[in-house]
Amino acid sequence: MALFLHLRQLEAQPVHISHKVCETRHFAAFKLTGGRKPTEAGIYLWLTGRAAARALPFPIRSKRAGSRGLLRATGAMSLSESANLRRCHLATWQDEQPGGVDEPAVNKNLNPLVDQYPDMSFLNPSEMVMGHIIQNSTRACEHPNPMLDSGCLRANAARHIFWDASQVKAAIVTCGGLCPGLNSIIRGVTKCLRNEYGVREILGVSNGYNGLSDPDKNPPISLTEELVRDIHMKGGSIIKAARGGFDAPKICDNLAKQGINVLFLVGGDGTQFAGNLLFEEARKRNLKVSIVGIPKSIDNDVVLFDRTFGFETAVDAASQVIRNAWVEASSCNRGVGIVKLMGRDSGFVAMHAATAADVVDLCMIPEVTVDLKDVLAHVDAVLAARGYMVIAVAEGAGQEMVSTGKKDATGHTVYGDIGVHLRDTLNAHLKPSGGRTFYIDPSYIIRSVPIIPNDHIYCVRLANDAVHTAMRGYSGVCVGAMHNVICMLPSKLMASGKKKVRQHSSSWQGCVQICNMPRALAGLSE
Ligand SMILES: Nc1ncnc2c1ncn2[C@@H]1O[C@H](COP(=O)(O)OP(=O)(O)O)[C@@H](O)[C@H]1O
Ligand SMILES: O=P(O)(O)OC[C@H]1O[C@](O)(COP(=O)(O)O)[C@@H](O)[C@@H]1O
Repeated sequence: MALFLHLRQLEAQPVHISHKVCETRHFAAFKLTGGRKPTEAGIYLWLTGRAAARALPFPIRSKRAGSRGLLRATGAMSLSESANLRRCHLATWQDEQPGGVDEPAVNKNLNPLVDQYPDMSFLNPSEMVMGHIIQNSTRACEHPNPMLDSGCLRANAARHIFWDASQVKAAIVTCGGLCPGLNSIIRGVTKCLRNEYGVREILGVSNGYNGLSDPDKNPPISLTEELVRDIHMKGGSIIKAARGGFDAPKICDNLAKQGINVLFLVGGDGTQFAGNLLFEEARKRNLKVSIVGIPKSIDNDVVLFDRTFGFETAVDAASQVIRNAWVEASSCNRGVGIVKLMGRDSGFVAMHAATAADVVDLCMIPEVTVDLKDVLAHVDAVLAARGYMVIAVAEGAGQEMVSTGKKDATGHTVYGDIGVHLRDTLNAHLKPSGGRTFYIDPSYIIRSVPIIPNDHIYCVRLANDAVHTAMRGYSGVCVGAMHNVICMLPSKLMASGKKKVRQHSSSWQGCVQICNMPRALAGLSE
């Protein structure tokens, strides 16, 4: 933020920040041209800390630095990606300069909520939530996200908004696989748009991106208050969730044709990656559409935000199934209950469900590589001590044991079935001593359950704040909780990877302790 202020001061003078020369975790260098004095032009360097100076690839000088102009170091921080929102607001999106948005200067419409609830407190449109809140962290070197260093903008209702609500035509689409809570999001977005902002035209786009690229083949439905009234009581998506069909130019043509100027994209990192491409296409055409993503992943593998909606429900359902497996295993001599859970690349569901059920002896996740002989040794040890045990395994775990070497039509690796492999291997291993497994694969059951009440609250918060964010004029952003405060982040950050369980997180270490897993299966030395 300090850098931002510094640059803004310079901007007030006839100095032009032509471009960012380079940026690392420790410093950012900007090229400045013009200036009142000849010495004001040149390359300016901002450091994030004094210690960082030691890491610089060239010496810092406080005076003229040869033909490159003035090289100057200050103690200020560079503005990180999280707060670079100028290009994500419809009033300033053609402006390439980094920085935040001066909302009071560009949002001129009074929020209709002001009339409806005059006593409500509206946020100061520059309220930020800091990305990192732990000081002196033992795991500071693991922070995956220096991009949050400048903080994240809160995504709540503001007194002044960009859009005139009477001119808004909105649409919502659900992409990817199912996840509990999709209907709560559809309902929340519809209700907030209708009841708080008075928006009358709200479309539910059917079949994911297919419905946006080809609305004739996949006609949208009109989302009325009556239609959405009770939909949070059931799982699934009333507008259908689907993969495929993404075509940014076609979608922009159709948005323009249908007059849709506010669009909500509900989907995982793939959906938000595509959403960012759509935002760039709209930006290129100057087609004013607020595109706001609401990240969805039953695996909870969306980066940066605290958690995804539906994840808590999935953990709740998965831990019930684990307890069923415990009933079977503990009612049988030398019984081993195995539950395979969703989690292709990230083991959050397995880790949290194992911790919540609190009857699991081995939790296997994709992030931790294990050796089959260590698994068998642990099974033998637990059975010898207690006579039964329970294993929770994420679908993406132990792939080195079951690798298929195949790719699907979209180039994704086809995973081997680790659950069936464990079942068959353990049955063969236990047969001579009279033991057996009880294998349960509840994947689609878990994905299709209705949302639990506490998770529904999260959906409603996300839906409301997605609407407020869109009405404030932002586009190419996603909303999600950061330290339990709903914020917005540029969508391209969501597409920067998948969130994984960190072996040295207190959550995984806690799970290892609760399951009493031996060192060889805990992955803590990795
Ligand atoms: N790299 C990409 N380029 C273009 N479209 C994509 C890309 N990744 C995903 N999409 C679109 O988003 C849809 C949902 O993405 P997918 O990865 O299947 O699920 P999720 O959003 O849950 O990660 C895809 O079916 C596709 O239409
Ligand atoms: O059977 P489908 O629909 O292809 O989906 C299965 C995959 O979707 C996932 O549930 C991921 O979904 P999310 O995008 O919600 O994280 C994986 O765990 C699973 O492998």
